[in-house]
Amino acid sequence: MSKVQIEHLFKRYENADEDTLKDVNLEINDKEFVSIIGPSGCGKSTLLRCFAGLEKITRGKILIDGERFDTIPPQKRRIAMVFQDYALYPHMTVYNNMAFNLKLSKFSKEEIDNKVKKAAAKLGLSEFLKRKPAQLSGGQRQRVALGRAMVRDPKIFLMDEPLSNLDAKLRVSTRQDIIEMHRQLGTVTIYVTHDQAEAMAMSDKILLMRDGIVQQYGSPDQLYDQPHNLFVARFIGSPSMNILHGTLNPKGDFSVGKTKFDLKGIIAPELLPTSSRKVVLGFRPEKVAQVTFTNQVEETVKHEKDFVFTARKNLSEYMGSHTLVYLKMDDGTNIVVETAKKINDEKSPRSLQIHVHSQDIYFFDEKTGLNLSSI
Ligand SMILES: Nc1ncnc2c1ncn2[C@@H]1O[C@H](COP(=O)(O)OP(=O)(O)OP(=O)(O)O)[C@@H](O)[C@H]1O
Repeated sequence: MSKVQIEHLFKRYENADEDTLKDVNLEINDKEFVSIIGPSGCGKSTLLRCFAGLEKITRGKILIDGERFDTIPPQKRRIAMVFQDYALYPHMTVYNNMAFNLKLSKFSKEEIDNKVKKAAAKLGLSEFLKRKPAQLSGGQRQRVALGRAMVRDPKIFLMDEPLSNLDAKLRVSTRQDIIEMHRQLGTVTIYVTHDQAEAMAMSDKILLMRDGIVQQYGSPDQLYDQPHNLFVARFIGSPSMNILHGTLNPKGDFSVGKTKFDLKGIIAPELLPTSSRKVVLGFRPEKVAQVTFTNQVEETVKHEKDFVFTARKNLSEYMGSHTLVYLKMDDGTNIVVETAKKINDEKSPRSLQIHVHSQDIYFFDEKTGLNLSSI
């Protein structure tokens, strides 16, 4: 069992003017895989390093199964870390790299042999045990680093961008190795990445941070479907959520520049303001219900609760399974939509009508960025 709790954690580096981590609270259940994501400099590695004991926390607590963890010396924390640069010993064979910490911990030769061979078999490394790291590919080296972490039978795995030195194809296959390893071992894993798609694919839960402040902590579904604020909404998903800045009045008219949209029936009545208010309307490029050329009106099936608008096409990118269409609205707002249709950039008309179902529309307060549905 390993239940992790982080309570009101603050971290300020020496000589820094402000805290790098500001009141981080987090609960990780046994066997969970949690990713920490956020823009560069938001404090992802700092949080992981605090956990490992490589950095001292300034205030707050880390508990494991209810017991203080942050006061335990780093070498006694029973954690295993995997880094981006593998950190393998270049002069040692794969076998010795994996066996090194076990030797230090005075395991018997037989036990070491058993553990190393078992981990190597799990990670498909059995045939490489006599090689040195330089004789391996990047993906294989990272698997050795995973194996070295695995044999220690840690309570918790900490991984800091372990895939970022690998090319796109290897990233996907090594990602699967990590998921498989987590499935087999069921060890709590805290995984730092700047790649939201990676976090979405791998995690039970995602912690999204910005400037040292937790923006949202929840399952990938929760962050994607019910973002707490505009930052979360735009960070999760690729391409990013489209946004329209406008003014919403109590009758449900939403004005974007000179264009007025009637949102009655689209916006939930409880979200209508008592006086005009600036809001941001958002919808995801892949959640567009219909894309039609404006001269093909017969194709258009308007659902009563659709948000419908027309925009000029700038460019389309055919991706095989779908087309990404880049558009500009009258007020200059840039929009991108995804459609299963194949759109020929040259020959198709320049004006498109876009339909989005009301359930796929989000509203955020312009000032605070908060999702109006979750306030
Ligand atoms: N030893 C240190 N002393 C002072 N400030 C530091 C130290 N290490 C990191 N910082 C600062 O703390 C902030 C968070 O850094 P951190 O490395 O945790 O961010 P990150 O989210 O992991 O970034 P990246 O995605 O670029 O790796 C940054 O502003 C960084 O400059």
